[in-house]
Amino acid sequence: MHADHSGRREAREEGEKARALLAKSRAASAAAGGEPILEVRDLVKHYPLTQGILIKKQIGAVKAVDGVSFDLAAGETLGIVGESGCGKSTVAKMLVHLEQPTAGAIRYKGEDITKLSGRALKAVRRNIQMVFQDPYTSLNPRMTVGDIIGEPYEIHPEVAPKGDRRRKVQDLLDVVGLNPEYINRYPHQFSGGQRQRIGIARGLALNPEIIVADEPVSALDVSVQAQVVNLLDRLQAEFRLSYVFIAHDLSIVRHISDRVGVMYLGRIVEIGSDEQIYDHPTHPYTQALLSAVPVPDPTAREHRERIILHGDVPSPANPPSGCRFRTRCWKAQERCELEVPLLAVPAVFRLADTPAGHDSACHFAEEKQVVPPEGLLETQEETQEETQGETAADDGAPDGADGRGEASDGDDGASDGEGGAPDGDDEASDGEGGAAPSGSSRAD
Ligand SMILES: Nc1ncnc2c1ncn2[C@@H]1O[C@H](COP(=O)(O)OP(=O)(O)OP(=O)(O)O)[C@@H](O)[C@H]1O
Repeated sequence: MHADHSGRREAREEGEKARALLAKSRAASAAAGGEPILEVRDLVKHYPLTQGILIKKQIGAVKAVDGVSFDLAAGETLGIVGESGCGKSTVAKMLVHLEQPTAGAIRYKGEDITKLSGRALKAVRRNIQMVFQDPYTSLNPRMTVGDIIGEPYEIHPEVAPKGDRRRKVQDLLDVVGLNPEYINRYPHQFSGGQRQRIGIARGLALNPEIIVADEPVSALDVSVQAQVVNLLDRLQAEFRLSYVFIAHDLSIVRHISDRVGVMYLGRIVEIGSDEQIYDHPTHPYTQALLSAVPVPDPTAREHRERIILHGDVPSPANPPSGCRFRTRCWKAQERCELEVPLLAVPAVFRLADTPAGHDSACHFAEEKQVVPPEGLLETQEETQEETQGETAADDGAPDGADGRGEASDGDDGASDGEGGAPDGDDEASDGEGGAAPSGSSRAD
């Protein structure tokens, strides 16, 4: 019980420390007045739908992503949230060049990387790396951890000459809070949280500037999620990383993001700072998503309005005309059917100095506070933790503040990673390697 309680406290303290560091590095970055590191403009990905066996005829297209634009500042975290199938992973794959866009631009430091090829593309890809969702299937069970993390160096030998690789990989293990002596172990000898640390170490191998994390904690136990999020926070501060953090869990996104974009059927429908989106949402879809976020406090829960959306998400092969959300929206009127709402500050808020004045693609945008403000939620969580710490029986949750606390002998029975794991070079960063971050400091 007490171990669990102090584990949570340590995790929280670690998170606070990382956030303080981060705030410092962001202040420095803001003072430098930098351009966005990444500018995404009107990004489109349509997958053709074909018919016929011998002669394939295109009969339509799945509009997985249909005009997505956003900026990412250096050192910033942009969260992207939305229901399954709304196009989040497709955006992520285009950012790291695992998918070629149908149209649109992805500008990295001003240069459109969708137009690059050969050496120029290879050089840029080093700087934008991906961390995948499922640590159980994204690591090759037949490769040692050292080979998995060091694999990117095969493609970028200039980053780490052969004689240097073992040390670099050990540095990386250390950086993500794993014992460098585990270098010869296999993925099945690690727990889920530790495997995700391995995935993160691999993502860092190239010393990238941007990490695209696609649901990096969704497959993990709740008790381990906070540790991995804290690790990402700390690494961001330490290496001045910028993150695109994709998730369907709004509470996790709030914890880590500076800004949040909400996606629906291939488009961003609302985007703003975490405060704007969570405390002053103006798009009905965001409000509906927020109304479904669990609220721990029963009193707050009673006062929270639940918005139940009717019907299913329409098919991205045949999205509704005008506003794509209109078929499920309680405010929809004729205009919504005829006119595509632009993602911009709604006219009603343009002249007012209000947090509701952020980009929202709704003809009838209006502010609605759906969940209690963050301050209130945090107080509630703390109170709840205090109470649990005093009264609950020890549930034995592996809740140490660092990765080493969690199944440290690497033999915790997380053996299911063996089954069905692909051949390891599946999607994981596409074999792109990179320099190990030089300064090494442990999570603990
Ligand atoms: N290779 C493909 N061919 C055809 N359709 C695809 C392909 N990849 C994705 N899609 C479709 O594109 C849409 C968006 O998929 P995507 O995986 O990007 O959504 P998502 O928001 O990440 O969902 P999830 O959280 O379930 O992964 C879905 O309708 C999906 O079926």
